[in-house]
Amino acid sequence: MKRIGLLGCGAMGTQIALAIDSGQIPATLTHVFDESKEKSALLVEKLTNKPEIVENSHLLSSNPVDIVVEAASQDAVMDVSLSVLQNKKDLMIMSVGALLDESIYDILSDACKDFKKTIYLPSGAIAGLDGIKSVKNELESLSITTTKHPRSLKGAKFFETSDINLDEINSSTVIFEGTAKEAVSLFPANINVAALLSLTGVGSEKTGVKIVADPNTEKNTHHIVAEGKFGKMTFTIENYPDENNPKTSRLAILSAIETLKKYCLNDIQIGT
Ligand SMILES: NC(=O)C1=CN([C@@H]2O[C@H](COP(=O)(O)OP(=O)(O)OC[C@H]3O[C@@H](n4cnc5c(N)ncnc54)[C@H](O)[C@@H]3O)[C@@H](O)[C@H]2O)C=CC1
Ligand SMILES: O=C([O-])CC(=O)C(=O)O
Repeated sequence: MKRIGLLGCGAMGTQIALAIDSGQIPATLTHVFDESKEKSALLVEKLTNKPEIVENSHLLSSNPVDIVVEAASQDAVMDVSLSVLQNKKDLMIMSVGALLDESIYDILSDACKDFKKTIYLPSGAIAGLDGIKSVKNELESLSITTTKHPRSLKGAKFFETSDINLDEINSSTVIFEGTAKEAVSLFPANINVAALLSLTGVGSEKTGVKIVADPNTEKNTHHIVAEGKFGKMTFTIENYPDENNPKTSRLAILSAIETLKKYCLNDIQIGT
């Protein structure tokens, strides 16, 4: 049975932990960490098989786990990823935006090879990455338009320097248009999907991102358009947000659970 260390005990981390506890993911959750002691204690309280709460994030991978699962923040990814690989553990990352920093991406990619370990990036809140991966060398344009309710965009760094007041938006409004690289640093908890898309396709400077605040939607919708010599692909994913964190879509959590199931099982694997 694989042993899992969990970094981040929020909306996603809690659902992942419950999926392990119920046997849906055939693994043991042995260690957890959250910078909020309250969050980690609350999570452990919900579990039948209680993991140990470690004192800092680096202690997850110095313990005998097979994989560390990050469901915390881009800062957490920057802080622990290299040491997880150096401790010869696999890593699953949900705050994928951190990898758009090229020096971090290169260091981690080299470390995977040096320490013979793997970093898993689930498809998260989008679909279609299998197709985009296959046409990667023929892509001429790639873009994503993300539409969320204003409450799901609150707290983003973007608003520190923008005149836009989310509380005053009363119809569907484009609040950001730029590259994936700009988007993930301005909306770190909202647009990790753009990072995934650009890492799969044409890179973060050439992947276009539009973010729309729509007070009349209850969904987190991602509309992806990819065009090139191969033809055209469009994907629209209309996600319901998680009930505990409106920024995060239910699909992102299910995708994390499915990726971990695949990691833990020796079985027939479907899809690219
Ligand atoms: N790849 C994808 O498609 C998606 C990725 N995400 C990302 O996944 C991550 C988890 O999402 P949620 O659980 O919904 O967020 P959340 O905000 O509900 O939970 C995050 C937890 O991590 C903890 N945390 C944050 N920084 C930390 C650090 N440096 N060290 C230790 N703990 C830390 C927080 O205290 C919080 O309890 C977020 O970064 C989110 O942006 C979310 C949705 C889709
Ligand atoms: O869950 C979503 O719809 C997308 C999201 O928050 C992210 O990519 O960071």
